[in-house]
Amino acid sequence: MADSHSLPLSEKNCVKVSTLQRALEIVISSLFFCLLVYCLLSLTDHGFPWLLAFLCESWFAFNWVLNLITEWTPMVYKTYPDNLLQQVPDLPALDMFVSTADPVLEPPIVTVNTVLSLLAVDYPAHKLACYVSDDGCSPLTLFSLIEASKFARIWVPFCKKHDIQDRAPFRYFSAGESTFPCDSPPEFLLEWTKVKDEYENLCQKIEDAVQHSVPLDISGDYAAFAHLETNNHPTVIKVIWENKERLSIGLPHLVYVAREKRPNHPHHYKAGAMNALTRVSGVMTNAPFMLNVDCDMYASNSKIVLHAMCLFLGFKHEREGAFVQCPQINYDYLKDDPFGNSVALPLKTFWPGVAGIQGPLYAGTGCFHRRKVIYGLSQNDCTDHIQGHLDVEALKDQFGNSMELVSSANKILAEKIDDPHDLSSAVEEARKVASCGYEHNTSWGKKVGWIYGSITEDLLTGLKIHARGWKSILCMLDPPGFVGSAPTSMPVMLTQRKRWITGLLEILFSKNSPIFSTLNAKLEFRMCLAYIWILKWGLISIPVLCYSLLPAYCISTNSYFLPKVGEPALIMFVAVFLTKFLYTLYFYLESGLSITAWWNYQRMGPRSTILSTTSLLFGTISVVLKLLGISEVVFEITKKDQYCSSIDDDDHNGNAANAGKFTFDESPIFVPPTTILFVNLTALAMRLLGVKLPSALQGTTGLGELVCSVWVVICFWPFVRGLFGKGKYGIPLSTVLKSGMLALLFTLCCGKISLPLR
Ligand SMILES: O=c1ccn([C@@H]2O[C@H](COP(=O)(O)OP(=O)(O)O[C@H]3O[C@H](CO)[C@@H](O)[C@H](O)[C@H]3O)[C@@H](O)[C@H]2O)c(=O)[nH]1
Ligand SMILES: [Mn+2]
Repeated sequence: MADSHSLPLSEKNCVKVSTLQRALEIVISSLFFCLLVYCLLSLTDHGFPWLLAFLCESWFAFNWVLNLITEWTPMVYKTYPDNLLQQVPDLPALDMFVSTADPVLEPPIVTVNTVLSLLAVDYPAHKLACYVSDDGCSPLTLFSLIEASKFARIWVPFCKKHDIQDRAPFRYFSAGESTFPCDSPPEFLLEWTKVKDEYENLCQKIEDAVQHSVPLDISGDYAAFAHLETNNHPTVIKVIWENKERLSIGLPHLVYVAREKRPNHPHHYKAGAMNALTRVSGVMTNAPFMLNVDCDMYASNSKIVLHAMCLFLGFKHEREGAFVQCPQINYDYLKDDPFGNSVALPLKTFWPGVAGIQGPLYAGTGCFHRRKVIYGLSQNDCTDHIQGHLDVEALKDQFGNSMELVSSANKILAEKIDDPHDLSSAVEEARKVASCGYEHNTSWGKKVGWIYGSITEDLLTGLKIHARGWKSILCMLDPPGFVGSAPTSMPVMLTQRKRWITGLLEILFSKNSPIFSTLNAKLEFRMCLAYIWILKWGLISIPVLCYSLLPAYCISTNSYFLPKVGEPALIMFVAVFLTKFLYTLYFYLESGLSITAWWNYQRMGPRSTILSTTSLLFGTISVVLKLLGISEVVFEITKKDQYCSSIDDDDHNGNAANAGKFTFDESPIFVPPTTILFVNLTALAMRLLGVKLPSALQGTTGLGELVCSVWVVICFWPFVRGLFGKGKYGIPLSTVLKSGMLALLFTLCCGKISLPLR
């Protein structure tokens, strides 16, 4: 028999890329190159629209090249949890963080399911602690968690006994009896029914509390919440459950934390919440590893922690893994993914791609961290610290003036395991480190913890870790480690993307830009390009906006931006367009997805016309406003759908006809696409009716421009339907009027200024 100590915990392997994929990539790259050279050489023979088209194509080509560089050498990891269990009898401790911020936008039952799934993972319970950060400081959330911890006492043993895979009860019970093992004894059904009833009971209690039919008794557990405002309150910390006997088969600790908030004290949104939890857990359990998930992202692989530990412990050099990131995956896709939320493509290309460079980006959720890396350790400091050259005064400057926290950080940096504390006796100190003034004059948010300065704190924090020379590790499992919910309505989804774009551009145009990290620090050059590729995402809105107005402009003014039919150069334009389509189609079909899903991705995906002229454009504008000092950026929380095994959401499971239909609201975000649609419809109508603007030149618009204009209308088809839709399915009248005015203005301007053709 092989010596068990020689068996690997994990392996890193190259992914073989198919010849067809490589061939397509080479063809597209060559086409782009020829096209740009051709446009450049003939610039002087053509007019302004030609120049504009050339600039747009250059941006698309730049984007394409960065994309290829990012995805050129894909890698994946393989893990062996059984070997871990054999070789590491004393597994490392893990602190698990869940963040929630608003009991209305993030229904407590959602958070409860996430917490239950974490409490039930296959890992020794005395090595786990779960901390919930509640930025909403809501008694409802605390109440729900207290009730959930009671239910956990039957749920966790049930899951472990029957080796249930999906440990978020809503998910498990919604699958119904189909998940029963075929040889399940009759007792199982009885037990199942009992647990299900208990879960429904829990849902009901939470629902009643939400509906206020059960007034929360503002004494005892809830006294702290009396007369309290969400944005002006002291710290509230409750140890909901303590695994006092440290039983490996018991329940992990569960702690509720609402950090102190005061007006005029910036709280830094989620980054601030994570830093407060890092300190609170530091004085309570001080585990060397931390996991953080959003409130709607539950563990869907019961062995996820074991897999993550295989990745942390499985490599010879620690620098191989500052953090272990599971890709963001959603569970609630609508059929054929009408909003292009799909992660099918990134899972095949992006995630393995970055894993082959310096490692995956930190995506904010589903991520395991080494605490010492979060504490600011660089690769080269490692040895110093281990040799014990730690200066308590220097640590106080960085970590603040809680001696308990400083000594716990000292242990982490020196790699000493902290002895278990009695949680209740640590509450006082925890309250102190969660106060809003604690970070004043310390390194929190700058060098230590989650980094402040962008509302996509995740990407920034990961970037700073990579810049210190660390690598990170991708954890892609089947079933996935964690799954979360995707926005299921248009306005919510557009706002979320807008916020991402704003946050990403904030990083690109700041001193934290990856360019400086490559020049002055240890960010690898290709990794820098990969970061730039992501961070500049929003800027594509400008060429897309130009490109969707250009055909209409050309038609109205009788100018052109494409070669004429019959000119061989036109073939290049058409070929770039078509091969890029084929390229994504190839991935979709290879992943077994439908053509409709692919089309939806074209229409709504990350660089699609609709997304570019809405979220991406507004995100870019809000960053410009911020840079000019005109307005501040705020974190608008994404609304999560309510779920419960017994309550079915209409747009989700029931009324399929309306699922995925585009909905609109009064938001200005719908104005640009509606305007573009009107502009193109007007241009096409004028051409059909033979109406000419006074400035029109002599017959130069070709078939190409007309086809492009029709194409733009097809891309915006959901808006055409929105013009005739009723209620939330229709574009509001005010938006239609505003867009109509803007379109009129644009067309009139085309009539006045037709830019020189030569
Ligand atoms: O002041 C705040 C605001 C938000 N959150 C939490 O942050 C998480 C993410 O918020 P959500 O509205 O769901 O944003 P998403 O766009 O869905 O989140 C993605 O993008 C964020 C960065 O923009 C990352 O932080 C997330 O991990 C990532 O999933 C949620 O758990 C919130 O409760 C807070 O704790 N405090
Ligand atoms: Mn979210």
